[in-house]
Amino acid sequence: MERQVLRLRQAFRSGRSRPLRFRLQQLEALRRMVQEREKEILAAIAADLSKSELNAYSHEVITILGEIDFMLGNLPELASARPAKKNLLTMMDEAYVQPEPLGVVLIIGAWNYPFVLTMQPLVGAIAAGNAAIVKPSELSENTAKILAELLPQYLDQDLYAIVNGGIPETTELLKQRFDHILYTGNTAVGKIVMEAAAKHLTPVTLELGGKSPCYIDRDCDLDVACRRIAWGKYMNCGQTCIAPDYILCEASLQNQIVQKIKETVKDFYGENIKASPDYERIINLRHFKRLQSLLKGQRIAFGGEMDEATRYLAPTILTDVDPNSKVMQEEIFGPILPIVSVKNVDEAINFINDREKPLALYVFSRNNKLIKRVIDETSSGGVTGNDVIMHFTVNSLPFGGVGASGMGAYHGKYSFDTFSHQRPCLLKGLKGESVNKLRYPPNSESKVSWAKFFLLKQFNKGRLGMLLFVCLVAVAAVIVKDQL
Ligand SMILES: NC(=O)c1ccc[n+]([C@@H]2O[C@H](COP(=O)([O-])OP(=O)(O)OC[C@H]3O[C@@H](n4cnc5c(N)ncnc54)[C@H](O)[C@@H]3O)[C@@H](O)[C@H]2O)c1
Ligand SMILES: CC(C)=CCC/C(C)=C/CC/C(C)=C/C=O
Repeated sequence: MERQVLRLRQAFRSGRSRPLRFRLQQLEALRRMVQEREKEILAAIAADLSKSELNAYSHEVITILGEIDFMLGNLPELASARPAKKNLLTMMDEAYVQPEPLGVVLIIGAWNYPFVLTMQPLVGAIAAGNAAIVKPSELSENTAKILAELLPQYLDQDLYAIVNGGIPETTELLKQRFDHILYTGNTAVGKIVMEAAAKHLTPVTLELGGKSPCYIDRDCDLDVACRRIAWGKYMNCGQTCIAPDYILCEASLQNQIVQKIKETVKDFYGENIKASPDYERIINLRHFKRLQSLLKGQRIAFGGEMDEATRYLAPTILTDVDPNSKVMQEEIFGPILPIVSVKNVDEAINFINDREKPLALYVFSRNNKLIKRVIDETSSGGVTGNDVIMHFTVNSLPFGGVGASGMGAYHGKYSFDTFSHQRPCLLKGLKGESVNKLRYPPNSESKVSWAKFFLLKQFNKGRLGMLLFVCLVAVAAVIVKDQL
């Protein structure tokens, strides 16, 4: 492991990953990999998640192709230096912010969207000019294997590597020094990652989980709300980090919601859900049993059927759920949708604020003011009003958590920024010592008052203001020169 990281560091130190042309060429190669080897990639994702290849394409491949296209189109602008505003003392100088790569970064992915959660950060790492090690989840072993086979065929092998394995391998990897770690997965392991990173003062982006609430207002189109919620909740068999975890609504809405989601499930998956190519399975027996245990003592208003042999768990709705019950204590990460009743929006807001900050928050209402109020009075990684999941698809929005749901963000420009250092650069000439004297010792009352003038004065940015400003600076420079 140590030698592998060293090899990447040496390649990074050679400067090969920095030129814009190289980054664009690697991103194009990655796009070629996705296009030319699409069948193998889809088969691997499908095998890992009991998913149809069509769904594997729309859930995962589209996102990566979109992200690569965004970077190819925007990289020249993202990577270029941005001029910075100057103060009076530096107005004759050059000030700019130059994004620079961080070095060797580590990307640790989770199993539930195994292609997106490794390749989307990698696109950002390459775009920003870094070397990168990708560690896919061992639970999605087919995707991990195909990535290890394909990436070296398309990308520069000295700069980008895949490490496969489980906890021992990841633990060993985390002992190495990286310049950034982006980890996706559960909160407990997030703490392990952060602790290991702290030993090297390595900054981290933690993409964690949590219970994402979904408030349905009385003034709402319930048909539309229930269809959208059912889509986001049961997609990938509920194993989506930003799936609506539970519904909050007034008690009087509960039965209608159950009825409408039931009808939607029939429309989506047919009478025999088990036979639908669009309904996935639980990843492993441990998670299956965990989900089974969450149903104990609950009122199952819909679904609840399960088959341990195939890890099938039907789309399920629980009603009149006690907020203190187990299903409301942990992220569900499965196709179980509890409904908790609240008296009104105030109670819903308090309910959300009494708990850890979620990764996503959803509000359904015809009343935009109510939606804005919920946004203003709560906190979450991201929000979608009148839909679920969709904020993930907008690559001009940062994607990430807050508080217990994570730190930092990525996607599009935010990925580039996450894997870059924004380096402030000030280039001065060697002239102008007469004005510079005011900052050199010995200090005096007069120097302090000139420093105040140069550094604290605010000027109108209009043309006239600018002209006056330039004259003032010239006069000031002459006076200072005479007085010092
Ligand atoms: N915020 C997001 O974008 C996002 C996306 C997907 C999943 N998630 C969250 O991830 C969770 C599900 O993922 P998971 O944690 O089951 O995935 P997982 O089991 O695949 O683990 C994630 C990664 O952590 C590594 N890992 C596991 N145990 C480790 C240990 N002890 N030390 C070091 N590394 C270790 C694994 O090898 C894997 O690569 C859910 O909470 C979900 O909400 C978040
Ligand atoms: C709009 C369509 C067709 C797909 C959305 C893709 C999707 C479900 C992405 C979720 C990825 C993600 C961050 C999952 C977290 O677990």
